[in-house]
Amino acid sequence: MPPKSDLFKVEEICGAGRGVIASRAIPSGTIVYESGPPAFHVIYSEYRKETCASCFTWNRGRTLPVRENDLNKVFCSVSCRESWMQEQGPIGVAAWEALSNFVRRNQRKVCNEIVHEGDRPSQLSIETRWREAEEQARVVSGPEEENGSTRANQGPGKAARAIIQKVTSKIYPDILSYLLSAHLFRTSHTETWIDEVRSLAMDDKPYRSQNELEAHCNSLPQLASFLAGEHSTDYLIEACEMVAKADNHNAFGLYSGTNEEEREEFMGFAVFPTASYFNHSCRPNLIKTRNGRSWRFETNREIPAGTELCITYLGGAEKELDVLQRRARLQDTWGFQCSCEKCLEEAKVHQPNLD
Ligand SMILES: C[S@@+](CC[C@H](N)C(=O)[O-])C[C@H]1O[C@@H](n2cnc3c(N)ncnc32)[C@H](O)[C@@H]1O
Repeated sequence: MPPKSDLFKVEEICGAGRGVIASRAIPSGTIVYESGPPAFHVIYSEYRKETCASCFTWNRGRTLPVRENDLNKVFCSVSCRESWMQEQGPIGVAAWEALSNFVRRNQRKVCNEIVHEGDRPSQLSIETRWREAEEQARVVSGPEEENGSTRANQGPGKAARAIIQKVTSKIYPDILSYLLSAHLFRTSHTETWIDEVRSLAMDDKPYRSQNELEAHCNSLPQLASFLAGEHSTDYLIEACEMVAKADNHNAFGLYSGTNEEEREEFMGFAVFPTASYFNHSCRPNLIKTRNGRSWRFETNREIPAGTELCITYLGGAEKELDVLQRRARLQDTWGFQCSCEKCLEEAKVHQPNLD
C-alpha cells in the first residue's frame, strides 16, 4: 500500500509507473515523508565488522565495539544491540547464528562476486528454475516420514542430502544474508509484508545473467537446509522470490554518509517499501537523507500543488554527467529511460534529434 499524507497522493504517472504528487503548495524545507525501516537489506561481507547491524553507522573502517561473533554482527552501542536482538526475536537470532555457522562450515565454497556471462535469462527460464528451487527447498525442509520420525529428530533424509550436496557447491553469503533478512521480515511483519512489500513495482526478469539466477535459486534450498523447524517454507519461498523481483526497482544503496553528497563507502543496499514511490528526476525537488534505519524526504524549494515530488537516483559525481551518460546510467541501474525536464532540455540543446 502506498504511503498516505495530507501533503501528497500517489498516482499513475505517464511512462513512469506510480509517482508522488503534491496535493497542495509545500514550502521549501518541509519534511514531506519519513519512511519505516527496511523490509530487507544486506551489509556486504567486507563491511560487516565495521557497520552497525542495527542503525547502519559506519565508523571509518574501525571495527565497532559491541560484537556478536556467533552471529557475525557488530553494533555501535549496547542499545543498538538490544534493539536489534528485540527486533529479530529468538527465532531470528537463531537463524542468523545458523547462517553464520553454515558459512563458516563451507568457507572453501564461499564466493563473493557473481561473474556475469551471457544473456539475461528469459522469464520462462526464470519461472522454471524457481519452481525447481522451490521443490528442492520443500524436500530439504521436510518433514520427511522415516519410521514415523521427522527431520527435526533424524536430520535430512537421502533425497534432501542429495539436494543439499548439489546446491552447495558454491555459496554466496551476501545473497543468503539478503534473503534471510527478507524471510525474517516476512515471518515477523506479515501485515506489513502483505500491505507494503507485495505492492512494490516488480521486475519479472531481474537477473543479469544465468549465474545470478543460479546463485539466487541455489540459496533457497541452502537456507532451507539450515533453518530449523519453526520456519515456514512457504514464507521462505515467497520472500526469496520477491527479493529478486522487488530489488531492481526499489533498492537504495546504504552509504557511509547520510545524504547523496556523502557517498564515501558503499556498504550494501536495502528496500524500504514506503520510500519506494518517489520517482527520479535529474533536477529533484526533494532531498533524501538517511536517518539510521529510515529515509527522510525534504523539499529543496517551494513546490506548487500538482507537481510531482522527485528524488534523484544519481549520487555524487554522477550528477555532473551529461544527458547521454545519465540516461545510460539510469537505464543500466534502474531500467528506465529518463525523460525528466532537465534531460529533455539538455537533449534538445545538444542533440536536437533526441527526445
Ligand atoms: C523506486 S520505484 C518508483 C516508484 C515506481 N514508479 C512505482 O510505480 O512503484 C523506481 C522505478 O520507477 C520507475 N521510474 C522512476 N523514475 C522514473 C523516471 N524519471 N522515468 C521513468 N520511470 C521512472 C522505474 O521503473 C524505476 O525502476
